[in-house]
Amino acid sequence: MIVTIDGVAASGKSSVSGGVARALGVPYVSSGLLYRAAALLALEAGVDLRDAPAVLGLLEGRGVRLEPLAEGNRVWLGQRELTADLHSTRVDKGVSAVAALPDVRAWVDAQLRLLPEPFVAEGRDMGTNVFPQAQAKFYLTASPRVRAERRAKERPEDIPAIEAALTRRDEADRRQITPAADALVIDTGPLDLQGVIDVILSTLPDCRS
Ligand SMILES: Nc1ncnc2c1ncn2[C@@H]1O[C@H](COP(=O)(O)OP(=O)(O)OP(=O)(O)O)[C@@H](O)[C@H]1O
Ligand SMILES: Nc1ccn([C@H]2C[C@H](O)[C@@H](COP(=O)(O)O)O2)c(=O)n1
Repeated sequence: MIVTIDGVAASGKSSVSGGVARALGVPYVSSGLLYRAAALLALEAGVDLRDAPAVLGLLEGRGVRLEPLAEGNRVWLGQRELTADLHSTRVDKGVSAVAALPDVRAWVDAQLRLLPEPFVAEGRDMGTNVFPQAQAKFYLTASPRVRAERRAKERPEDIPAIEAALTRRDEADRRQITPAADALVIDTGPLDLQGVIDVILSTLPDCRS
């Protein structure tokens, strides 16, 4: 069983996926972390974020691995854990550039398709491109202001700066942020986190393990 939860930046994909996955008793898969790892490695190596062969070389040559767990995803570079470094402002700024590289997308997709079912997969194109065969698909939205207000509780920047950065990232990611035709689109603006999780779980009675 695969459930996909796609959506725009900071719409609640990982928090919601974690809640849904815990309720179902399965892991969740945070695909954006692999793009973030690609951006981090390129930034650390001083590689141009648009240089596909160089970025791909960093990913393939150095053993980047996603560990999907019900309680949270971890990313490893050999024995080094990258997870804590993946949500910095500089990675936020650079990640769309590496995510636009077709070779990097193909590498990420291949890693994801190797994962054993069942799981909840979250990202931008889980329901459209990576797992079109998923049993249930969801797409989360919220206005840039609502998303910025939520993010401001966990970042040092002020709300207008976060809102501007989110709007820029929506624009940069626009090719990947089309909901699957068979996805249920949920505006999370009026809902709290548990409210979104409950909407999803209420449509999944047959998928509970
Ligand atoms: N419905 C909600 N109500 C209130 N806060 C929420 C809701 N959904 C998510 N949040 C909060 O919004 C913030 C962003 O959520 P989260 O990190 O899950 O989003 P995301 O879509 O995975 O982000 P990114 O695209 O940057 O990876 C978190 O602080 C989370 O707790
Ligand atoms: N399936 C995916 C997942 C992520 N991306 C890109 C777009 C985002 O800017 C970046 C980071 O993702 P996030 O942590 O915000 O979910 O990765 C993508 O193109 N496709």
